[in-house]
Amino acid sequence: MVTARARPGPYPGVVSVLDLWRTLPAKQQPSWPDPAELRAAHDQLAALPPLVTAPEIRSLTDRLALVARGEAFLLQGGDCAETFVANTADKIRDKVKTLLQMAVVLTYGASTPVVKVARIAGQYAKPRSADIEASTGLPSYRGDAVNDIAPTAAARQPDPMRMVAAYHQSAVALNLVRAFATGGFADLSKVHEWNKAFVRDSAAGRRYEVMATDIERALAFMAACGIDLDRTAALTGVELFTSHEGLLLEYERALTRIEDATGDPYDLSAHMIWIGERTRDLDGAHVDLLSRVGNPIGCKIGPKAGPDEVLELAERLNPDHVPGRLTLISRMGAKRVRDTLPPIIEKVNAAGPPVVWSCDPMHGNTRDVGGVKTRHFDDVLDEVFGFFEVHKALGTHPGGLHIELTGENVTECLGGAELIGEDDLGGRYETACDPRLNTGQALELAFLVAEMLQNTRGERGAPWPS
Ligand SMILES: O=C[C@H](O)[C@H](O)COP(=O)(O)O
Ligand SMILES: C=C(OP(=O)(O)O)C(=O)O
Ligand SMILES: [Mn+2]
Repeated sequence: MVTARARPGPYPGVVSVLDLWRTLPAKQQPSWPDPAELRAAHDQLAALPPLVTAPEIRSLTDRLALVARGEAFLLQGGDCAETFVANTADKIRDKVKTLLQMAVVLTYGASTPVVKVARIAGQYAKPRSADIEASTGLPSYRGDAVNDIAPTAAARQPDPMRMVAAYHQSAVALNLVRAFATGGFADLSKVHEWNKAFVRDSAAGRRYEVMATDIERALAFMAACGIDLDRTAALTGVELFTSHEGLLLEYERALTRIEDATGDPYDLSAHMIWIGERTRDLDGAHVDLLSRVGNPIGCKIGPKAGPDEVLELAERLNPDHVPGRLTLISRMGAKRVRDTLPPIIEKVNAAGPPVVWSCDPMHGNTRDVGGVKTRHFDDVLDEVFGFFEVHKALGTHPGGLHIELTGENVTECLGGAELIGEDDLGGRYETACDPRLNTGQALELAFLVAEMLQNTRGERGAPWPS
């Protein structure tokens, strides 16, 4: 069966509407040197098995529908840019661990389920501000799926076979993530033990002793009621979904498959795909391709986006008004979020499809310190709090957070309880693109948001500050 979304249309040279994007302007695509090589990479990818399945994708849509209705919270996070060299067991484990620890704290703070979506197993392509890197005069690094970060002309040459390598790297990462999610690693009691260790052993954690003790009491209460924490399915193992920016159109197209059972197309490279701030043009190739797949789609919204444009985008990406289908991820910057976000929310909520409102407090708060990209923890926190304030004032649901983080003690973002200063940035600055919160900063953020939600709930008796 072929549905309307996948049915071939009357476009010259285009066999399927899934290829209509090929006739549209596509921003941020690499200058692939040889079309035949690109075609070969596409064809190899198209013949490989999918990384995820359509039923899993529909489960995520269902979970996000709960978020859209105000009954759950979304936590999305991971590296700015995954790299092949950092795709190791330890680093994957520590990233997943950090995300799960944050999720437990937020679940407690928000008293609602937290839908967990990792930027993992596919986050290998980067849009860039400049084609040429100012410091070297070389073509910019565009992610390991495109070129190599080493500062030589040969390394920076785009190679389409790197997309095939990225697929294989994603497959091995996903294999481990799935094992962690279901194999006993992620039991609630274990995650809580990690949080207790963070609170006990780090200066950053000590502030949160009260909340950690409250969570401990809640778990003890559950155990006293006869709930076996180590045997209850909902508490042993987690649902962890994957996501990445759908930037490289050939890659996303090659992994888009028609599901036999429904005849619907799904991009099976990840559960959730998002469109970046630089590629969300209404009539551009990215919006076209991703509007046709059945996955939950995210779309970044920066400070230049106006309410009318966002409404149109929301309609284009969720024409059937399916709850959970669209997540709008605002990344306004701490200074602007309180002014720019309200008119957008008002417009979309009044006339548009249901959306999950999520906050990316990273990309609007990047600054340059002596040629090093960084972000200050206080700005990140301020944008998150601004986002919650805006939703509280409008009576809408602050649905989620989208964070660039790592499970390691890197020194890429300033501030936090460890007071990382400008002089510390050289210590462990390891990101391939944007600065990430380290584990301590990420957990602190979760505890601070949870505290804020608890205080608000105490005052108002409602789960959300709305
Ligand atoms: O991750 C987001 C973008 O790819 C990144 O912020 C771009 O960075 P640049 O401005 O250094 O190119
Ligand atoms: C590229 C990114 O963000 P944005 O599109 O919001 O700049 C990102 O999330 O890494
Ligand atoms: Mn980034």
